[in-house]
Amino acid sequence: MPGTVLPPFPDDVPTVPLLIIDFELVKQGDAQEIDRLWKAATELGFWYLKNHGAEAEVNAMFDLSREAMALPLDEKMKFEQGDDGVSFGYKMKGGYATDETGAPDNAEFLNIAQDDTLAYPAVVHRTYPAPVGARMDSAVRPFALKAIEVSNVLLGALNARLGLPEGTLAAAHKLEEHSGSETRCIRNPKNQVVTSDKVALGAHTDFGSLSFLHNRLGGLQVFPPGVEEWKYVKPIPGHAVCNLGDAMTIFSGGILRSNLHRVVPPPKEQGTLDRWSLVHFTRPGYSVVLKPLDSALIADAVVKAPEGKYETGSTAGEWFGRRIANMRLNNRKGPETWHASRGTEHREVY
Ligand SMILES: O=C(O)CCC(=O)C(=O)O
Ligand SMILES: [Fe+2]
Repeated sequence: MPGTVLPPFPDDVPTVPLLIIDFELVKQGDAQEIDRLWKAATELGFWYLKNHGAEAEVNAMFDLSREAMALPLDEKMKFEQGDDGVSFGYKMKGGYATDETGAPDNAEFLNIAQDDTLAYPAVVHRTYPAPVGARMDSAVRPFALKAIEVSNVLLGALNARLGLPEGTLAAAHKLEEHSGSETRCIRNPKNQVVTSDKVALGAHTDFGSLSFLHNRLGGLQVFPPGVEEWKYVKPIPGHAVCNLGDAMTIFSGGILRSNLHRVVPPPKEQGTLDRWSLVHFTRPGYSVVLKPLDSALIADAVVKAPEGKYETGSTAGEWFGRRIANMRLNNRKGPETWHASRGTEHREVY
């Protein structure tokens, strides 16, 4: 937070060395930087993004987040996301399962739909706690617009490298079509007892296309392929963390990676503070069918994969709704409910 000195991220915990991608260079079409983005997107699906130009908007969102989360729980609960597979709104901590035993999560969310943000004061999906409207012009919309720009530039670069006709990924993410795209404010409460399996947010892959994430404290961990061990992502001031979600893995026939990640209490001294986190998720339009897109490179990857692996038979709206509804502990019947919430992370065939 501005003006707050945070305890340092410890130097004796295992971290994953993400590539640092320069947003401005990608935007200018720098071929070498786009090669590095491609390497990050295909090998791990996670990278740092510098020069994204959204720092002021991110700070304004953290201020909003503090104000909104400080409301009494019963006020926040008036905006709860509900059990129908809709993400938008407030999610109390303990609302989601983190594993097949039904262990509850420890993360409080406020999810603001991109559609509601762009249409405000008109309501597309739902309404939000009062601080969201009060800070719509100063924080919520400016942050979403920056995130949309980042997403357009990065998806545009990946579109070209996948050999797709220009505008193919853009057409799957048209702002005019309603989607599950959203901004998420997160609080993980301080001083959690750290045990080997105590997670704030269970292991998952993201549902959509691109996540633009801002962390001040550690706690995010990824499970890199071939390493098979959880590693922290060390927050770097001014750098976002970007990662790809399931939709991009499916669209690319598995060329692009949507990696497993989770959130645990911040390491060491950092665990004495509440952990605030902010994400913008770009997700395909609700009607977009999740299946491989049409390019020679993708066709080649699909031929090498088990038959039908990337034919989900789902639209993005259905995929998203299924995953959210089945994370909800209110909907839990048994381990099968958690399994039904899974995406590309735990399935051979989707
Ligand atoms: O809080 C974080 O660092 C990550 C959150 C996350 O993975 C998510 O909301 O999908
Ligand atoms: Fe995530």
